[in-house]
Formats: sequence, C-alpha cells, structure tokens
Amino acid sequence: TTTNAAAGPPRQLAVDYYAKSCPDLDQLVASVTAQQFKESPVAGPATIRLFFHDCFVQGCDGSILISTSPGSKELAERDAQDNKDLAKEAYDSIEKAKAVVESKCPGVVSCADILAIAARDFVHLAGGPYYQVKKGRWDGKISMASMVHANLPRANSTLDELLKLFTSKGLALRDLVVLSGAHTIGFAHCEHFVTRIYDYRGSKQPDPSIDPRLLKALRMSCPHFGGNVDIVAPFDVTTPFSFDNAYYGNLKAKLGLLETDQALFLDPRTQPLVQELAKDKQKFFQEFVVAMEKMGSIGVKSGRTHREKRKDCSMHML
Ligand code: HEM
Ligand SMILES: [Ca+2]
Ligand SMILES: [Ca+2]
Repeated sequence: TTTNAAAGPPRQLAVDYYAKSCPDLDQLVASVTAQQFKESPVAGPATIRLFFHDCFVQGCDGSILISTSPGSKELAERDAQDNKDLAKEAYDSIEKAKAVVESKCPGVVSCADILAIAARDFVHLAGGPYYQVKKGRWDGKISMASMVHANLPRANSTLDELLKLFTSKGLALRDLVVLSGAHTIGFAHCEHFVTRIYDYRGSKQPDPSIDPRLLKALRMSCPHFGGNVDIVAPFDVTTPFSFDNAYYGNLKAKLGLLETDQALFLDPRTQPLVQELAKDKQKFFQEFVVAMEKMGSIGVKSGRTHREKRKDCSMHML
C-alpha cells in the first residue's frame, strides 16, 4: 500500500460495498442500461464520456449530474461549454437507473457509483470487457461551470498538455493511451476537428498526418465555415459502434480524428504503446479495465463535509 499523507488516507472503494444494503445493485442498473442501449444507442458512448468528465472535475462525485439551480448566477458543470456536447440521453440513463435503484434501496446508493456502474455496462454492451466496479463514492455538493475547462483536455491539446493534466489526476502516460481507446466508439462534432482539416496550426493547410481519403470525407461532412453544427463524424472509421482495439490500428494508418488521437501515434513516447495495443485486443481490454478503475477512484470523497447521497442526481442540495 502507498502512503498519501497530504491527502489523508484514500477512501477505500470496494466491489461489495453495497452487498448488504443493496445486493442487487448491478442488476438494477443493468436493467436500465440494457434498455437504453437498445432504445437510444447514443447513450452508450455519451455515458462513458460523462463518467470521464465527472471524474476529472472534482473527482468521481456525480458533480457533473447536478443541474444549475433556477435563478442562480453560477452555472453548474453540466452547463459548461466543454460539457455542451454530452448527449441528454446519458443524463437520462443515470436518472432512470437512479429511480430504479431508489425504488429498491432508498437513500443508499450514490449517483457517482451509479454512473461508474452504467459506464462499465455500456463498455460491455458495445463489445468491450466486463469488470467488477468498486463502489463507495459519495456525491459532491459543489458543481461550478467555471471549474470545468481547466480540468478537461481539448481536442488540440499537445501530448505534453495531456500528460500534465492526466498526471495531475494521478494517471500515467500509459493510462492516457489506454483510456483514449474509449474513442473506439462514439462521434465528434465538426467543431472539434474543423481547424485540423482546413487550417492546421495557422498553416491554411490540413494536418499532414491525416489520410487523404479520410480528409476528403471529413471535408465533405464539415465545411470550413457555416456548416450544420449537428454533424458528427465517427472516432473509429472502421468499427464506430464496436468496443474493440481498432482505434489503435487506425492511428497507425493516419485515421485518427482529433489531433490528440493522432498525437498518440506521432509521439515517440506513446507510439510503442499504440503499436502494442493495436496488435492485442485482449491486452487492450485488460489494461482498459485497470485504467478505468484508476480513473474511477480520482478524488473520491471522504470526510464529513461536502458529501451526500442525492435522491435525484440532478438536484442541487445545498
Ligand atoms: C485524451 C484526451 C481526450 C480528448 C481531447 C477528448 C475529446 C473528446 C471530444 C472533443 C469528443 C467529441 C464530443 C462531441 O463532439 O460530441 C469526445 C468524445 C468522446 N470521448 Fe473523449 N477525449 C479524451 C479522452 C477521453 C477519455 C479518457 C474517455 C473515456 C475513458 C473518452 C470518451 C469519449 C467517448 C466515449 C466519446 C464519444 C461520445 C459520444 O459519441 O457521445 N474520451 N472526446
Ligand atoms: Ca466530479
Ligand atoms: Ca471500434
């Protein structure tokens, strides 16, 4: 075990945290995620991303689920610009799962834990690994839009910037590469890569590290100016709905969508990891599980202040 004097002893998460208080928790959440996966497939990738954005801002504490209080001057995290693209279906999944869990185990399970479980379910439903989720997170009470931007990566962050951010969360270079593999499913709006395909770093030219056919296709979907803001492109052009390791093979073939995706192959520090993961799907799965567990324990709330278990995950209880 490691000592962490400055932060105090880390709160222990445990797979069987609710074994007595809510023994069927995983099945209750699964009944909702399976249904959502069928009815609104966009909920899957969006919920995985929701979990990431929760953990990186104030730790995995459900802070991203809180709604802005009516009449409040300060917006909540979910209304921050960087969270605008998170599909409503993701929040709906968590609300629905919470309602089902509350009906069986009232006042017991945190929203943060439900989000962690739902994210795991959607990874698995899309063909990814199934793993046991450790639980015991408390919900936070603080949710401020102003805290979001500095704690999330940008689509054109450099590898050094990404590393700095991930390291500040206790994640390593390897975790960055492995967790980016979540981009094996899901889509991005044009705004996140439009500069890359028309005016890369002010050159008036596209990024030279994009496959010309992908470039052409992306330009057809996304005009430089005045395009439809709802248009999206898949992160993984080969298997956009399947949670596999194709993402890494794509990076080798210059098929990365964001600058940050392609950077993982371009940088000599991360290229060997990309090569490894492209070759071995099982290895990617094993490492993804470990990295998700690490991400899922960022800033987990302990102590008596600023913690609660909300009845309604979007409710702001101050
Ligand atoms: C490494 C830095 C990362 C950057 C710069 C980044 C950036 C982005 C951007 C710009 C989008 C598109 C959003 C949209 O237009 O709707 C996106 C989507 C997504 N991200 Fe990331 N991301 C990163 C890491 C991660 C991590 C660590 C995870 C989870 C473990 C993740 C999971 C996802 C998923 C699943 C989507 C698809 C969402 C959907 O289709 O609704 N990303 N990301
Ligand atoms: Ca949070
Ligand atoms: Ca895929």
